[in-house]
Amino acid sequence: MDGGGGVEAGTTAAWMAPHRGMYERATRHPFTVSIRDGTVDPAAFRRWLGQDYMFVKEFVAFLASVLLKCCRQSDGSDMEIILGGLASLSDELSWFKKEAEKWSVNLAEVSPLKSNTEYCRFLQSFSEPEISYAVAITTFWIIETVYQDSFAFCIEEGNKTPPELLGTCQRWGSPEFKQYCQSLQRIADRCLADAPADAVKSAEEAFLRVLELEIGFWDMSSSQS
Ligand SMILES: Cc1ncc(CN)c(N)n1
Repeated sequence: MDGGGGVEAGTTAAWMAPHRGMYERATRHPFTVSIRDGTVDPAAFRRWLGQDYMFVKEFVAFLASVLLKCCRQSDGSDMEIILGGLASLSDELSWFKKEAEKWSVNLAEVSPLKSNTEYCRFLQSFSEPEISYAVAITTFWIIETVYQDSFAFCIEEGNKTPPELLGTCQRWGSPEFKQYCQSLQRIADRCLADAPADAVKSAEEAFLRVLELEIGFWDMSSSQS
């Protein structure tokens, strides 16, 4: 998965071989590929924008739960990275509001569609103290990585991404965001290396569930399913 070689092979990289198909369905989805091709339906982009704004609001609470587990269950050296991620969501919410204005999306009128509600419910389940930090940080890593990989593809060589969408793609497709995802991956791999087998199994299940939910989220954006 890591073309730049920034992360040593660990548990998360080992999952890529058996789950490559699902990973590609999530990161090369027709919706994001249509952004790269310049054929994206503006109505679908507007739908994604409104739905993702709602998702990110729920993601703040999810990240707060990851941070809490980090404080309780790790030695504290990961705290700054997670705290940085949480702080940057404030910026992200402002970005969504500005972008919504640009695309004439009235965020006050958006209500969550089925796939978004399902994803948000999954995020909410992490407030359970029984879910370990290893599972939560792995989940956090793959959620961010799907966006990083999807949007980086939209700005890679040969793209025909419309200029008005480049800002969106750069938000998650930038080298800085990739480095951030790699930091999360290193933390996840370190936690998984120390975790009991049942926690590693749960983390892999959560990884797959995220891929499924991300595919559902892109499908929903494309076709309002
Ligand atoms: C659905 C979804 N997945 C991931 C991200 C990246 N934080 C997002 N904004 N939205």
